[in-house]
Amino acid sequence: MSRQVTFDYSKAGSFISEEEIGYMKKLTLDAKETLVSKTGAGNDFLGWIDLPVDYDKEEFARIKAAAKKIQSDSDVLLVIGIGGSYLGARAAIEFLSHSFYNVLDKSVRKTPEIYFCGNSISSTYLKHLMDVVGDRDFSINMISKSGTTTEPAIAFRVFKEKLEAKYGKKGAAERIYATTDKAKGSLKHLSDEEGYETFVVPDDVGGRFSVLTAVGLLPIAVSGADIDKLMEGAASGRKRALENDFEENDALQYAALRNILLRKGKSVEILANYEPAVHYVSEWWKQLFGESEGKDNKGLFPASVDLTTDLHSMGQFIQDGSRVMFETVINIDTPREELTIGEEPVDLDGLNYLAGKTVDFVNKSAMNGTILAHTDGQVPNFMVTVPEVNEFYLGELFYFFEFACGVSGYLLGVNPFNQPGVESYKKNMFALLGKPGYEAQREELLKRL
Ligand SMILES: O=P(O)(O)OC[C@H]1O[C@](O)(CO)[C@@H](O)[C@@H]1O
Repeated sequence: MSRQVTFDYSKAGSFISEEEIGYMKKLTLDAKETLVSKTGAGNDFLGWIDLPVDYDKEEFARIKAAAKKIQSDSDVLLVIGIGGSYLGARAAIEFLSHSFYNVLDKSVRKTPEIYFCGNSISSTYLKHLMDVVGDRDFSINMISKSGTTTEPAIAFRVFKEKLEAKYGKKGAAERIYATTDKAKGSLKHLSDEEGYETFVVPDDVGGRFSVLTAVGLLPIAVSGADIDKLMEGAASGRKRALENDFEENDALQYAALRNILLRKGKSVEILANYEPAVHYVSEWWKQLFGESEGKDNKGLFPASVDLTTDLHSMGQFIQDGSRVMFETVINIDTPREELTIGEEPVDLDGLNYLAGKTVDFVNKSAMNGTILAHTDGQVPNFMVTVPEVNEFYLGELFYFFEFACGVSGYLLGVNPFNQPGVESYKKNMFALLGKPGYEAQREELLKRL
């Protein structure tokens, strides 16, 4: 069999019986049917299912052309967005690029530095980012499906002003790329007014499922990654998720097994990685599952750790604290780079027993030892193996998690495609800011502060 992203639950065997999997299999196949027949809750947000094989080819070509232009006329690209309009692009760029992408010499990197903003409301962060941009050439990719989200809107105002001061209104307009709804929202209206090039977040694709639309693809392409290969990988993941029987269907098995553990009291899933480049894939995954499943007082709490780093902090809790969690390890089978440990004539640091071994051999030994220790500590372990770091396997990985998430949400009995809970903080913030229309809530909240 060719190499592919795989799911393995053999280390969770003592926590889950084959009989239980058999019971859950039927429910999982029903949930899959609800998803693919588009008969479940949230069925107007299922455009992501076919995206890898059914996307706007004309827009795809425009994305590549825009990426080329940004590469040729900008030292820096600012990617403005939050949540689903941020995390997919960052996950992909950090996963696929050099670990120190932004500080590599331009003659080596050959693509613009890429910075993300509009994902917090920190004046310090924005001011410091301005310092980094300096008076260099830059472009902006403003991403917001609704076009009204406060965090990115503020960052956009700040950097649009800087861009217009540098290039004039017309010159700035040629450096602003807006990814938003095809027709509505203030970002779309502003773009039409000012003549920005626009890209579309399809109506039927929610933010957290949008990495394979222009939302993710434009910044990813600017970084120099191959977006054709990313889509090919996603298409391979889609084929496997849609066509394989349960026994060979990794996405369905993952959905089924995490729900078995949830029903047995494991209410936290920790996504663990042993490569720093995977950190933002975990952040993307947390939004995917957190917003999709955490509702109606239900859901697994999605957490993440970077290992072995966090073994020296959170490792204690995972090994020995309250027994509420299971762990899913993302294992990068072949690392991008390899280093062999040298031998020293005098073994003062006591490391000569590792001489001739690779650093990845040590990393994998740490991983395998940790899995056994955690399993012994009553933390069931799943493993998702990514054969190597490239666009194709990342596409497969994205699709694997997205499909599993849709199925898992239906297994849980929630609408995986809405996020009503996100509105609460916004209402309070708008009231406290004095936004017109929120006067009554403002009075109430001020009394409570
Ligand atoms: O793309 P938008 O509309 O700015 O939304 C960004 C993010 O904000 C949320 O709507 C939550 O506030 C997320 O679901 C979404 O990914």
